Amino acid sequence: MSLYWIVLWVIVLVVVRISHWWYQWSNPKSNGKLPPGSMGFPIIGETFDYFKPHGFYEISPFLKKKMLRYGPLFRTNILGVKTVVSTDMDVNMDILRHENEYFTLSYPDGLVKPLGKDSLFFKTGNIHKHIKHISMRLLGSENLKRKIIKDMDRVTQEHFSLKANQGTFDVKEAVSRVTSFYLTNLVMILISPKDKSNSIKKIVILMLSQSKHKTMITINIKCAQACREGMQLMKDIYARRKTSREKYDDFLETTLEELEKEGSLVNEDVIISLIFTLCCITQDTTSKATCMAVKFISENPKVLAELKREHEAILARREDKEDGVTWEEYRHKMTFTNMVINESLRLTNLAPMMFRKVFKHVEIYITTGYTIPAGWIVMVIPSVVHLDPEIYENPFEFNPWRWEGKELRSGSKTFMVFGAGIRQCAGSEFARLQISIFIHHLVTTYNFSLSKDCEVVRVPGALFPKGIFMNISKRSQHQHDSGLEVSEHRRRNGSDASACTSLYRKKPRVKDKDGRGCEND
Ligand code: HEM
Repeated sequence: MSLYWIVLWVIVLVVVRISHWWYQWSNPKSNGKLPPGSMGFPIIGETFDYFKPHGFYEISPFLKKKMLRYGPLFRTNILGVKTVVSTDMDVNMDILRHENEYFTLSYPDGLVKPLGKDSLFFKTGNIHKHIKHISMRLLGSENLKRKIIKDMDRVTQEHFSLKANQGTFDVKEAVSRVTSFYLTNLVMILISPKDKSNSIKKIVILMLSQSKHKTMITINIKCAQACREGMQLMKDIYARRKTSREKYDDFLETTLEELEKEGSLVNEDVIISLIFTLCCITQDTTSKATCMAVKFISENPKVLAELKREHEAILARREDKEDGVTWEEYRHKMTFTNMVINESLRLTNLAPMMFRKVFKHVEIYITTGYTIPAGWIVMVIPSVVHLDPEIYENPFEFNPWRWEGKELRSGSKTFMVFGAGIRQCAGSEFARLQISIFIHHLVTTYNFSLSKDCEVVRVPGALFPKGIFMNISKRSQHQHDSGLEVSEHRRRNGSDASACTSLYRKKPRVKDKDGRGCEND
């Protein structure tokens, strides 16, 4: 046989092999009927299409195209993993509620690996439950009310007056610094004052660099390195505290007690990873959520006017004007503020997708007869539900009044910004409190506006390529006093801003697909 034929046969064999591989890639095996869809190119799948940046006021073109073609549940390949995407609110809720039964949390390595194998994101069952319980001792309402609110208020106020002197600042960076500062202090009161200030500075820098180095879907090398250094720093502090045997009223003490309990389900590495994870998540999520709330407020004068009324009424009632925001004020006098926060979170979609892995064959009975094979990833996409015009009229309009009369603090299948099921966010109340305190001081004490080029894109999470910069100056005493007088007058005449009565009030707009309100189902 001539060389020509040999080469031809080799080429044919290679082509047949590649075609077979490609066919298998495009038509994955399943014992049942897979949801419709396409798997994209071998290895990369449809990753680039999914993560392609798009405008803030639109649903991802990738999702839109797929949903039009295949419906709300479809298969694809993202990050090299066979994936079923769900944009259906009932399926989303079913998936999150059946965690540990059929599904387990499984985020891409790039997102959670730097937090170490001991992170709560890798824990399931009783250990996960126990770690969550420990977290709530820091982040739950009791601790927020007893300890955190005071520091949160004081540090936020101090930071504001510092920034007002400078005239302009990056909101995300400022909130990151604020949260890192008081949290580090609450989490670990260190051994010596000198150590304390050095370590806090270092941790704040590490956390800021951690959030800065985050790219679209992976955490790059610098960020992974920052995580390693941060974890090592916490290990050192932990070791010193253990040997010093001194008692402090901080979260570190709580965790040390937990470790010493007989039959404790957690070890030192789990605790250190937990502390580091909480500190990182806090400053990243809360700062972005605050940025977006501030952006929406400054773009909507009617919303700002209503907020001013609500917060000036709070100030007018406060006996000692030097006091900060109290728990009572936060829980019972900030109804409109919470409507603003909900609306801002709904539009922003800080957690645009949640990842679960199937560990048993699952029939998704809602969409009759589809099977998702074991090992596949299910990507729950609540953002599409949050922007569905059938659920939220004019979904891209920022309209806090649509929340009027609704339960504001609990999630539902139509409002899943903090997730659902056993993995529901541990820090939701913490984030709400910080945003509320930020808004309180901003609208009662300062004049502010955002820089013109505060662009927000989705990749698919919200990102601010040029930052969110705010111009800020202290309100004159006259402006401040006249605000308080109006509030006091309204209060005396029985018109309380916190009850959301307003010139600008609009009809509530939220309804679910059955025409009911947006309550927890
Ligand atoms: C507005 C800000 C925030 C948003 C939108 C948010 C959103 C979410 C979502 C959607 C989940 C569920 C993830 C899943 O099921 O896969 C989650 C989980 C979690 N969040 Fe948040 N979060 C926020 C703030 C915070 C803060 C401030 C903390 C505090 C440290 C925090 C701590 C956690 C933890 C520890 C989990 C994992 C819970 C578990 O595995 O059981 N979050 N968050």
